[in-house]
Amino acid sequence: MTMAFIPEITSLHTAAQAELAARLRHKIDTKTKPLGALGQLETVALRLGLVQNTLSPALRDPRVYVFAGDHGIAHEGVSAYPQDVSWQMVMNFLAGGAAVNALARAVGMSVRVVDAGVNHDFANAPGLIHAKVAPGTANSAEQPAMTAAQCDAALAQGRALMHQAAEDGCNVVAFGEMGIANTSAASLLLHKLAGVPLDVAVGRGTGVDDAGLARKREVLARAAARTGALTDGVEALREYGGFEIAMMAGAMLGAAERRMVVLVDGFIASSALLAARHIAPAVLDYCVFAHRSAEAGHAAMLQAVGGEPLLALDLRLGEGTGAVLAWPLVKAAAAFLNEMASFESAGVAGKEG
Ligand SMILES: Cc1cc2ncn([C@H]3O[C@H](COP(=O)(O)O)[C@@H](O)[C@H]3O)c2cc1C
Ligand SMILES: O=C(O)c1cccnc1
Repeated sequence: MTMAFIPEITSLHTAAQAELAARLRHKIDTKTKPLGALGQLETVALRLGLVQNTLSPALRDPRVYVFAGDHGIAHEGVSAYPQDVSWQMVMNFLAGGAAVNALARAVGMSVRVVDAGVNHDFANAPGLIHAKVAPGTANSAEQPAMTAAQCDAALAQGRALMHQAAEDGCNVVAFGEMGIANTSAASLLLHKLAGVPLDVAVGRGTGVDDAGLARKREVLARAAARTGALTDGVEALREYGGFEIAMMAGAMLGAAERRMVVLVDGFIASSALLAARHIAPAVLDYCVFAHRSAEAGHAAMLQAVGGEPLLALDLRLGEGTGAVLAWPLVKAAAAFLNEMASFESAGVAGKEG
């Protein structure tokens, strides 16, 4: 399937990058600590250096973008909550009262909300970006969730948002989402693109009970049966994605094009990345995996994209909450790389032998 743009993402696995990686490794290893003692922070520091093509990364204007959209499949009763929660939560984000707002304030990130396709007309508001593709997707249990043109529009809008963010001077961005029934979309993407059985890919989302889970499985099996295996990320988004997921995928691609650090949130954000990586695998080089969600299927999703999460806090919320919580760790990784003394500069004796 074609799309409106071909992402131009620099792979960070080239020979030139291998040389920089070796220099970064040396810089990390000569800090005043036992070899490897900063664990996963060292992995993050290495990634930051590669993303920014420098030994001294500088992180600026950290933002979280919350993409919101509605889902036709919500009408099949696959969520524990009604569809109106999507637009009501958008209002809550704009008023600063949602979990992501409180956590973002706690760690010093700014929040932007993107209406990618919510079934509601929003007035202008500070922090709200109007990018509505349509007021909700079609029911993917019955038909493709969106048209090719809609999918293209969502991808292109997401990409444009990140190019604008880069122009603004932002170089680290967390992605979150809001959309009742979007765990269904994410499970279908995982099933179709990574071949993970539906039994493993489907979870309780907002907390459906046993009867609700049985119903969700039945609906998603029906949706999955509409198509064969899918290897094309755009096609998978068109068949099963939400507008917020497709726009987030475009944003992740756009952020990688502009060499921004991408903080990946939970189950749904990871499904956007899974689709993005089927469009341009190099997008993975720019990602820091924030956490492992408690949503069943996220472990399999992380495995599918090769992500090692920093945190495992039993979060199962979305909104970008996990990604926001990883920001202090990412900042800390840059701080140790930039600020710690080396054995030589501090006059500390290195490892014996
Ligand atoms: C009040 C409320 C706030 C949320 N914030 C994120 N989600 C999360 O739950 C939804 C996905 O779960 P499901 O597929 O079961 O509908 C998404 O909106 C996701 O962001 C929320 C859900 C609710 C109810
Ligand atoms: O991990 C997530 O992103 C998630 C899990 C459950 C419900 N909403 C989002």
